[in-house]
Amino acid sequence: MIVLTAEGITQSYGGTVVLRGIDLEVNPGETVGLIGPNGSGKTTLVRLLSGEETPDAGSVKLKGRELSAWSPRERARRVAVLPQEGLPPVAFTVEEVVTMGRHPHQGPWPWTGREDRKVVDQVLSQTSLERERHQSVDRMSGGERQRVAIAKAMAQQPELLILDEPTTFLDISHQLAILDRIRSWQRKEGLAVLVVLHDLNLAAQYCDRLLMIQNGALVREGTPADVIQSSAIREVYGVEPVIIPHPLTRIPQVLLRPESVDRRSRLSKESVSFSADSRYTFG
Ligand SMILES: Nc1ncnc2c1ncn2[C@@H]1O[C@H](COP(=O)(O)OP(=O)(O)OP(=O)(O)O)[C@@H](O)[C@H]1O
Repeated sequence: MIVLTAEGITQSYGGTVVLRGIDLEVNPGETVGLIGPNGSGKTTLVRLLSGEETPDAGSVKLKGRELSAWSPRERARRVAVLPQEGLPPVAFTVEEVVTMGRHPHQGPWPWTGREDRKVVDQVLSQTSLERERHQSVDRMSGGERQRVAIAKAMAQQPELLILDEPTTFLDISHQLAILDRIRSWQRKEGLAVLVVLHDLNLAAQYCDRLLMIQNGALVREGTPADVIQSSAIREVYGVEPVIIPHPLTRIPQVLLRPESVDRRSRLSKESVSFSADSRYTFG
């Protein structure tokens, strides 16, 4: 059964249309990547798909049933969300934070039972966090906190995992570690994954399907080979890329060169102003 279905999702803020008629599906065992420039509507879409906000028009269904018909608790048993801002540096231990992932499965009183403890122990072992279990999360680096956030989501045992730019502040080894961890979890449990990624090369390597958004509309959809094409990158991002197959995996990869931004095509649309030294700021 399809885990997540969205039809005709439309959203406006203050009279400005931010998303226009987005249709999508995410199936069990599938990783769908959402890509698109800054301000194209990815985070807004994630907020609507996770039930944090209700769209002005269109429907979002979780396992065939309107998202709004699920209680927050029922929904949390099936959907885990890692927001863009990640896990805050809270003064709880790793074990406490991972145990919080069990809340949707606990009774009206959130007692931690034997099953919860078993799941938390398993997750700490799978994520190599056993040694840090008593460490306070506020003393951890951004990369380590992201690992704890994934562990908390794993303890939640969802059927759908939604991630908004999970790799943005991570070095390349932590980027791969997080995405590898999700992939192995997914293969084991048949998890459906929807992930926003800015890095097109990681998106191509890790996603089965890509949805490319521009100005709130879905403009390309398909396998990485279908979507990661020079014409699409040029049109949507306004840069002139070189696309080559990865020498080992044959998956398309994007190479960039300096001064290849077509400032008229993309940046003017997004009110980006250039300063004298050519760095740009979004306004
Ligand atoms: N609550 C809100 N009120 C008003 N405007 C909003 C709100 N949320 C988003 N927007 C606007 O909607 C547009 C899309 O924003 P969104 O954050 O969804 O883009 P994005 O593709 O996730 O961007 P980025 O890649 O920079 O994170 C932007 O113009 C943003 O300013």
